[in-house]
Amino acid sequence: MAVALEDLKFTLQEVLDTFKSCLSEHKEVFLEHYVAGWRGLVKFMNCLGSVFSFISKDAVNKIQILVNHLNGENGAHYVTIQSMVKYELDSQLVDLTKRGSFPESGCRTLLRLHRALRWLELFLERLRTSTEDSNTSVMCSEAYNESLAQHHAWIIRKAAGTAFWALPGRATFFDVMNVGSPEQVMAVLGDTLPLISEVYQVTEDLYAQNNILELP
Ligand SMILES: CCCCCCCCCCCCC/C=C/[C@@H](O)[C@H](COP(=O)(O)O)NC(=O)CCCCCCCCCCCCCCC
Repeated sequence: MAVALEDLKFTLQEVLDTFKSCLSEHKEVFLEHYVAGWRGLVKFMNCLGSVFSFISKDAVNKIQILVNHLNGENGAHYVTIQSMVKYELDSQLVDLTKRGSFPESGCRTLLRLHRALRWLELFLERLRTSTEDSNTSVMCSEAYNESLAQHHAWIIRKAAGTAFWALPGRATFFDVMNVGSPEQVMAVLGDTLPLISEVYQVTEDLYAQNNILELP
């Protein structure tokens, strides 16, 4: 069966739209859309080349854990991140201080993606304000060092740092985003960033209130 090219093609607009539908009017985050947003980002990363596959494998693995919760018998508790956190904490389904019985809790799994979302926010902000001769590898590693790196062991930081040097330049990056001219990319980034930041902040506040920002 022929696979339609459109299905494989990433577009930044699509990611924008999923992050837009993430937040309910009461500022709850729908897990289904959050996960869909991540799927789109992984699709983008896969277009950049196989050096990134160790990163996308980990992201896919975490996305799958969350999807399994969503589709599982307790799926109703996983509709929003808020209901997930309440359910898992109330039912003591989360390892709070050291890894043990619940290596696949929704709370710890989502926390890893949440931290990566901060990297994305910082990276996209750099891209948005970049100029033609800006270096994507530098922007990417600066964003990484300010965020995710603080949660990663030395060996992961080393591997990530090496992968960043294989990033394509700004022009190719914009092409892969598939939204049109550089000016249009900048405009879409300008629209996307506040949405990603809001989803990030709502999640960050929820995790802070529940004291689960350092889950093992
Ligand atoms: C575009 C270039 C992509 C650069 C991606 C930057 C993030 C670098 C992350 C390196 C992670 C290495 C893989 C291993 C990670 C895990 O050790 C670690 C901890 O998990 P554990 O507690 O279960 O052990 N996992 C994590 O921190 C989660 C990492 C998830 C990374 C997802 C990155 C997706 C990036 C999507 C790029 C999209 C760019 C979009 C531009 C429009």
